[in-house]
Amino acid sequence: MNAMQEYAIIVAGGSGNRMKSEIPKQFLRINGLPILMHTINAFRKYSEAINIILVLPSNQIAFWTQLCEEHLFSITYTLVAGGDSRFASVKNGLQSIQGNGGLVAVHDGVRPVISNEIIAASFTKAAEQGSAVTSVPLKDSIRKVEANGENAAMDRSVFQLIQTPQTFRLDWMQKAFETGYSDQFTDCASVLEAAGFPIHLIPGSYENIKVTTPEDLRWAEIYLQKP
Ligand SMILES: Nc1ccn([C@@H]2O[C@H](COP(=O)(O)OP(=O)(O)OP(=O)(O)O)[C@@H](O)[C@H]2O)c(=O)n1
Ligand SMILES: C[C@](O)(CO)[C@H](O)COP(=O)(O)O
Repeated sequence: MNAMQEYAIIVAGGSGNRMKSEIPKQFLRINGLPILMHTINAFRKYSEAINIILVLPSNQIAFWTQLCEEHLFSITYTLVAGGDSRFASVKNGLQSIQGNGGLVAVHDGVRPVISNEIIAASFTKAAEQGSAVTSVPLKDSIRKVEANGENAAMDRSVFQLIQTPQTFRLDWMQKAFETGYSDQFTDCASVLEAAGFPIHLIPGSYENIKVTTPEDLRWAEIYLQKP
């Protein structure tokens, strides 16, 4: 039997408001290389055959082209313009895929510390069960805060922090993303769940951080220094 075609949609269509940097955070350099190049390199290292779809803000494509020339970055991928929300950016990436067979991993461009093992485990689980969503247990205590300011301790053992990659059967993704935007759709798992598909969790890693605010850059720098 032929192996299933694998796709990776790397979403980097955001503007990075919380980072408060002059350029969108996906282009900030860590250890000399833009964050997004670390992420793309990780997926290409995982597989020469994987079809990478890169989603960028349309007004940043010229800047990205310039960065690629500067860093002699020659990895092949399909380039797609992003949308107003992460949901819209994923949808644009999805629409660039022909056919409905195979598996698709969606990964945040700003999660550069992604291991080969997690990418591989996520495709393996999605091949077996249709979905694989990376997650880690909480390490801090949590409290629920009500609108009136009252707060109460919650049982953290029943929660997981959700990461990417989130990998699914391509036909499930296409079906689920036929829907319109909702602000509840903070990731792909919430979209597939709303469409009735089962969500299977796999272990992620505490190093697989989403670079969101300035202090995250220091951690990513340390984690990316590993041999
Ligand atoms: N319209 C959007 C918004 C976000 N993303 C991507 O989704 C990932 C996770 O989003 P987030 O960390 O929130 O990035 P930003 O939206 O850029 O950041 P902020 O919310 O601080 O503005 C990022 O790789 C981001 O580029 C995207 O592709 N398209
Ligand atoms: C997809 C995600 O990274 C999973 O944790 C997260 O939901 C993205 O959230 P953001 O508000 O777009 O950063």
